[in-house]
Amino acid sequence: MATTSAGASEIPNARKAAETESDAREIVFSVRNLWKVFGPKADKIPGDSSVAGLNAQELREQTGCTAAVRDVSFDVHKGEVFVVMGLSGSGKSTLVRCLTRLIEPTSGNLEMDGEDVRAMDRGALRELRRRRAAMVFQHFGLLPHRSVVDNVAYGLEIQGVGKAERRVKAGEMVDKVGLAGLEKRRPGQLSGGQQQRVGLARALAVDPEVLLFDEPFSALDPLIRRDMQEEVVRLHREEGRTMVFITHDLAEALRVGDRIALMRDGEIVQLGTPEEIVGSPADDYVRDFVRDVPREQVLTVRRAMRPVEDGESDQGPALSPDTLISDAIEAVARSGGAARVVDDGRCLGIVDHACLLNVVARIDHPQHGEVAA
Ligand SMILES: Nc1ncnc2c1ncn2[C@@H]1O[C@H](COP(=O)(O)OP(=O)(O)OP(=O)(O)O)[C@@H](O)[C@H]1O
Repeated sequence: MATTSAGASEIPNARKAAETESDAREIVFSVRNLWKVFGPKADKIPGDSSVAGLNAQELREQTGCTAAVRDVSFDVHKGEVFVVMGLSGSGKSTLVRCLTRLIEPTSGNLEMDGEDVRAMDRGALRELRRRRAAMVFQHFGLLPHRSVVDNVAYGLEIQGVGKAERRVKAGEMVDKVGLAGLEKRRPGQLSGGQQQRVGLARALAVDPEVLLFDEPFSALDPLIRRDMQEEVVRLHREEGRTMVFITHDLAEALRVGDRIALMRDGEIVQLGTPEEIVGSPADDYVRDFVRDVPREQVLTVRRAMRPVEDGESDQGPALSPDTLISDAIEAVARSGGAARVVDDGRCLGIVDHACLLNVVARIDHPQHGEVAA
């Protein structure tokens, strides 16, 4: 059974990125039918219909191979936080490492900004990893004998940026991640969270188009972890930088993700916004995964509202369609009556005590929720 670490009351205001909105955005990474197979004659597996459909265990028994990534297709849109989530061994790290060919894909198409990543030569790949899609690892990879500011400047040094310029830039990044005053310390004199901030500042200093995070905060204690998640969300809001973020922690995925790809045995079992994953799980596996999530903190009134009846469209408090159920509960409780869901001056639906309770109690009435907007 899937276990998750989504704790009650752990999830603050959910993201409001609507799928339709992100679909219209520019595509940074485009991944189609990507496979990564480990084992003997790995390249034969994707095209062999007699084995490609086997489950993980059968494939291992019959061929000695592991399909860490199995026929995966998705786009990462410019400016989104794209989370890759799944239990240990589901293929998250392999998938994200394939994006910059730190692991060579076995087959499939892979483009960044329309460029074929699989066709890139060594020089282009180096450029890709250094400047275009920088990775922030769980183990920060800091240089122990260098100061904080010199660690942050390191990526710029590799790029051949002059000393004066890199000091200025590194200083700015140290401030940005909240480490001002600690510039001269060495990594050993910092807490785990502070070290992770140095790693983050180092990745930001090279100003990459995309930041790739591989379980960056899993070694941190919960409070510092929470701080770092907020830091990522803040940086993202301020800069709109595209981020791909691996985690096995559902609460973390819901907190930082605009969209989440949920992986199982190398496949993406569902790709959607936090609200879609929690509100419309694709199968029993996903349903089980999200079972303990406090729905009122992720779902919005879009899902709870019912059609407007005569005389209701101009009464009661007005809520935007992105209002979280938890906030709507407060509004309805305070007003004592139903609230209107209003977008652009138009009343889309009504939320009353009954529809809000239905969401919390996981009762799906077809007449409630998903009123055509
Ligand atoms: N070099 C390798 N050789 C053989 N099998 C591998 C190799 N690397 C990964 N695997 C297998 O591929 C599958 C996916 O591994 P991967 O590390 O991508 O999962 P993950 O979801 O990132 O796991 P975790 O959360 O534990 O890091 C696992 O079954 C793993 O054992």
